Amino acid sequence: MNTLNNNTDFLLAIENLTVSFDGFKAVNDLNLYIDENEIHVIIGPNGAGKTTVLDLICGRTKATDGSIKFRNKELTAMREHEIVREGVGRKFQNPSIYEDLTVFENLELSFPRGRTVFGALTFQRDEEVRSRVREIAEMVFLDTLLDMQAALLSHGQKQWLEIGMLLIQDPELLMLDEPVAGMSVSERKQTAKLLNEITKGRSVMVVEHDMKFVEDIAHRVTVLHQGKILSEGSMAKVQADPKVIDVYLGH
Ligand SMILES: Nc1ncnc2c1ncn2[C@@H]1O[C@H](COP(=O)(O)OP(=O)(O)OP(=O)(O)O)[C@@H](O)[C@H]1O
Repeated sequence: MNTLNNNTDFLLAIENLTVSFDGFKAVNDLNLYIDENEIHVIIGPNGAGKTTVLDLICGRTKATDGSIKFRNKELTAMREHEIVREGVGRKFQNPSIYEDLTVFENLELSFPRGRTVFGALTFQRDEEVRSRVREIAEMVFLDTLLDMQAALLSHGQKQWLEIGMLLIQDPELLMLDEPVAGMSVSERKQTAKLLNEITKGRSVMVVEHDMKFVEDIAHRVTVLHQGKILSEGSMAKVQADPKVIDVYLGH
């Protein structure tokens, strides 16, 4: 097979990726590359295929054709939990936290050691876990709320908690679907700060509609339209691209 780039240079290399739903190609022969330590944002009008790309990477949707290589390992043949184990974390649009547990307990449950059956049985709340929980809680601005029941957090704080629950598993690639939807302006700013902080040592892929936020975080932007790349590059470059302006103005 022809490769367009040398795959090994990238954390994630998507090539010729297609998914067809009853003949409709939601993602159509896509090539997309994610660098180490990169914040890569995917934008595009409704129905462009953004969420479907994340679904394909995390194994929730199976590709009709093409390849997704993560550290040169093919993900399209793997099951969802195997992909998580490879180091790919995914946050969906709605936070899936345990509302009746505290912030501390939510983070503690997500600590990798607690995930296997044997780990869960012998699990001790030792100092290693506690200090990791505190470290992550501080990163996601929840260090003073460790004992609060998650149900009582604001919408933005719930989003941060879920990001924290992913971070504690230390994924090399973190995928976030509309992380600032429904957030206040100050929460949005804090989330931008958080994402800039967590890319030290990992890559982040974000699907987002909020252009101000995209401007604040993106190292590189890919604009999708009808399952294909319309434009790619810095935010300034894609914003000035007449093709992008056309699509957003609905011509
Ligand atoms: N499982 C599925 N079965 C059939 N069609 C699907 C499926 N998943 C997505 N689609 C279709 O694929 C297209 C792309 O959807 P997707 O959710 O990826 O778009 P999006 O760019 O994330 O849009 P939005 O910004 O509205 O979330 C849409 O037309 C959608 O209806």
